[in-house]
Amino acid sequence: MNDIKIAVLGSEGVGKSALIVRFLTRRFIGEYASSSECIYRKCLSVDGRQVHLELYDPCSQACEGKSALNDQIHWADGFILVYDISDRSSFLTAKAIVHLIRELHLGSAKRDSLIFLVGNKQDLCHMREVQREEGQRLAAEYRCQFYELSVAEHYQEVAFIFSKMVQNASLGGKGKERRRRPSGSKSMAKLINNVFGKRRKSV
Ligand SMILES: Nc1nc2c(ncn2[C@@H]2O[C@H](COP(=O)(O)OP(=O)(O)OP(=O)(O)O)[C@@H](O)[C@H]2O)c(=O)[nH]1
Repeated sequence: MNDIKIAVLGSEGVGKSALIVRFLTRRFIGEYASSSECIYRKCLSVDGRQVHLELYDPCSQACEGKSALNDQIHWADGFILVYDISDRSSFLTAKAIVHLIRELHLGSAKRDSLIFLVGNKQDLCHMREVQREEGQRLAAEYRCQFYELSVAEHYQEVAFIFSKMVQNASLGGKGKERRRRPSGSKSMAKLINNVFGKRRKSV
């Protein structure tokens, strides 16, 4: 079975958990308990082959600092870098992360097809601080694929992004060494706990 590890990275509150939860459950839920980082697992069938997908969702508060980020970058095969189109500082964070990924030049992470830049919260376009063209330019500069969407409103786009990433990773992803995971892993039960958990966030 192929193992594919994807880290979903970005500033606090950009919608990383929402993106993962939307992909795994098809549902958008406005509140998440995310006081700890976690890894979600899912088995998929891609072109008749079984793929074991691991999705890393960091807790922004607990994972600040370059060394935590380095660990995450070492661990992952592919990256989904999320920013919030209504928050310019989150765009600058995404830029710093993609720069670091490129700087570290690690294994398959070098492959252009395995870094996606995602501008989330397109439904908040009346509060837009980052133009679509800026996202496109950043993606072109760092040779990533670019998407803009609303996790709240666009399930199909969310599903497309993950299936594209899995497809790209499984095309060239064989013979990788085992890497230490950045931290704890969680099951669907934990996911449900997170979704219906404690921390309240505003939309
Ligand atoms: N309007 C709108 N709100 C969204 C969207 N996606 C996520 N949110 C909201 O943004 C807030 C933060 O979402 P999270 O998924 O917890 O963000 P995160 O990046 O995981 O945050 P940390 O766990 O703190 O790093 C929540 O209130 C979500 O409901 C979206 O597409 N549109």
